[in-house]
Amino acid sequence: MKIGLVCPYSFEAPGGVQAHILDLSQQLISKGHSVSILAPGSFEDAPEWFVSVGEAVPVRFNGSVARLSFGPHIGVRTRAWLEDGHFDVVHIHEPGSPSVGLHALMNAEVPIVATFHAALDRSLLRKATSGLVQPFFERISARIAVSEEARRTLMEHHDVDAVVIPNGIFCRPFVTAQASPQWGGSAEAPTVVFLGRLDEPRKGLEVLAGAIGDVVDHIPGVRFLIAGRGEAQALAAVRDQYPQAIELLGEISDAEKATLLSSADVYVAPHTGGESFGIVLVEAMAAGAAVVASDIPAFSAVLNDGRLGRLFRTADSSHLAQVLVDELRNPNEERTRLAQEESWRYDWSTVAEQILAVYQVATRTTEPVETGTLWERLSGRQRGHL
Ligand SMILES: Nc1nc2c(ncn2[C@@H]2O[C@H](COP(=O)(O)OP(=O)(O)O[C@H]3O[C@H](CO)[C@@H](O)[C@H](O)[C@@H]3O)[C@@H](O)[C@H]2O)c(=O)[nH]1
Repeated sequence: MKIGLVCPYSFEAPGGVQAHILDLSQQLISKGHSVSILAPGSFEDAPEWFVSVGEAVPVRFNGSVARLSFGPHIGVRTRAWLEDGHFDVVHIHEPGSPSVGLHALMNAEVPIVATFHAALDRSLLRKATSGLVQPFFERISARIAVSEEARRTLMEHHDVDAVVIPNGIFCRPFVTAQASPQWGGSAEAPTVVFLGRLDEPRKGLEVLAGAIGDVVDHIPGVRFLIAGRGEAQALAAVRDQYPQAIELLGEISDAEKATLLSSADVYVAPHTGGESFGIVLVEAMAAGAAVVASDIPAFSAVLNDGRLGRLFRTADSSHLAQVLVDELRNPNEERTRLAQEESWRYDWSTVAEQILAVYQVATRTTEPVETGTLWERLSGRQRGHL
């Protein structure tokens, strides 16, 4: 099958959606399909099937900064990519974002599959989705949501349903990674890992900062290994107080990530909301780390309501400290083993097959959409003006 994947977010600032698309492309190619990715930005070691649509501009959105591309020149390049690609199916991620995906949605003349990643509240979504975007959703042949949270968002705000297919990971590198002495812990000096963008409030570093003192009081040798991009401003005060307990690792490579997670006694996810799935939790599960996470809906779902990891009350630092101390003192090895076993459900070998099944349905059942008519009917303008 010839598959065009469209990513709205720039690859200059990697994130969950970009990683999902890149991994999916690799898995599809390994199964003999032909794939091209169209996205803003560029990155070192980009594969030859990656096509940059041009520069992106940063836009503050959902507690994060999304780097998007939109405008007439992006429309021209998107149409050229669609024409050159001769795709059987075009798979657009977050088609409602004012970026390259919207251009693809308006212009593709082949069946369109869309994946919805976002878990948003009503007001944010209202801001994000102009009246212009909604009618183009009619052009989508099949919809995928990455979690029940993403599906709920789609149903509540766009009144359409989707099949849930989760984010994928390649489990093997995590399962087989060896713990390193540098990051490994012991009963007296266990290690707790945080991984994520440090300066993004919804990743919850501040909640973790509020728990560290209590945990150190109970387990003086504990080490918090903090990995990720950005300034760890939220940790400044607590680092002054407990310098021996906190190590900042900065951005780490994928191989280091697998080693770090497999070395950790606990992976902590103190996120405060806005997460649609929680891919990092699955990575930690696969690596064999015990997971302690806030009880936001997406994380409760991945952890099967606490059967695969421990949950604490979202944004409650003292409850987090309590749960962390309990987990570090009484590790539940059976639960961690079960979580590692369950992580295979999210392996790309399974997830990509589910996505391919959707492509097959979309390509068999879709009536070709007459191009341009919807746009022209709605706006009275000719295609090509966006
Ligand atoms: N190597 C490395 N990887 C990192 C680093 N920081 C984050 N990552 C990886 O980046 C990916 C994205 O993780 P997040 O930063 O937590 O997610 P996000 O971009 O906010 O992603 C959103 O979309 C995902 C896909 O639908 C969702 O799973 C996630 O919950 C969230 O809604 C994960 O694979 C994570 O391990 C780092 O310093 N180094």
